[in-house]
Amino acid sequence: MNFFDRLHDRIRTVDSVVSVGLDPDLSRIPDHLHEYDLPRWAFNRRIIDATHEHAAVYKPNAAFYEDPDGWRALEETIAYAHGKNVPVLLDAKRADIGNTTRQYAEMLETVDAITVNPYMGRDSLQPFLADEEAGVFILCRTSNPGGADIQDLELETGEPVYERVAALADLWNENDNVGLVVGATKPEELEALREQVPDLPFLVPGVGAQGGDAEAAVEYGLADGVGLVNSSRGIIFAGEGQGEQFAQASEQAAKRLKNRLNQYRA
Ligand SMILES: O=C(O)c1cc(=O)[nH]c(=O)n1[C@@H]1O[C@H](COP(=O)(O)O)[C@@H](O)[C@H]1O
Repeated sequence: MNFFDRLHDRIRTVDSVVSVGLDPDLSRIPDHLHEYDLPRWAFNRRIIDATHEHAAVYKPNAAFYEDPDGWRALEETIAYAHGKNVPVLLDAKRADIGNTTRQYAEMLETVDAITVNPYMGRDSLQPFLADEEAGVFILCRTSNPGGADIQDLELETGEPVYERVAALADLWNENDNVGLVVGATKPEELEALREQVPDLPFLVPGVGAQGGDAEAAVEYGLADGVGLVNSSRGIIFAGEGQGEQFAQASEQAAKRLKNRLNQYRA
C-alpha cells in the first residue's frame, strides 16, 4: 500500500497530523536513563509509550543515531514504533550518485518514508522514487535562516530555486509517493507552494522550538487532509528537568499540539 494511503489511514485513526520528532540528544536525556545500555532507546521507548496515541508518524533524525550504539537504538526504536502501528519517517536528508544512493535506498526496507536532498538531481533520488511503497519527502524550503542562501535564489525565469524544486518534485511524482519539506517558519512560501503543487503533501517542521506558524502549517501543509506537522524538542523535552516524570509532560505536549492543529483542520 502506498505510503500516503497508509498515512491517510493513520491520520484518521489517531485524528492527528502530528509528527513526533525523535531527536534524543544525549546531553538532554534524563540522568536516570544513562544507566541503560542504550540510553537513547530507553528514552525513545518511554516517549513512544507516552505519545503514540497522538502520533501520525515518528520522525527520528538520523543525526542523533550515527554511531554504533545509536544505530542499535534506532533499530529498536523503529521496531517499537511499528509495534504500536505508527509509521516511521526517517529524517536522513540523503542523496548521492546513483551507485551510492542505491545503498541509501536500502534504508526504505526498514522505514516507511525518508527525507531526501534534491541538490544532486533526479538520478540521485531515483532509487527512492522508484520505491512505490515508500514516502519520499524532498527538501524544498527549509525552516532554518540559511535556507535562503540557495533556496531563495532567483533563476533566469524569475522563479526562486525552491519553486523549481517543487515543480521538479511534482514531475518526479510518478508513483504518488512524493512530498515536500517546507518549514513552518516560512508561511508565505507555504501558501505559494500549496497553490503551485496542490496535490503534494508537505512535511512541515519548525513549530515548537523554532517558533513556526502552526496555523499556516495546517492550512497549507495538508493536501486533501494528508500531511505532517513536526515538533521534536517541543515534545520530547517538554519534561526536561522533571526526572522520571518526563514522559508524562511529553504526552501532554503531543496532545496539546494535536488539539491545536486540529482546530485548523477542515
Ligand atoms: O527535514 C526536516 O525534518 C527538517 C527540515 C527543516 O527545514 N527544518 C527542520 O527543522 N527539520 C528537522 O525537523 C526537526 C525539528 O526539530 P525541533 O526544532 O526540535 O522541533 C529536526 O529534526 C530538524 O532536523
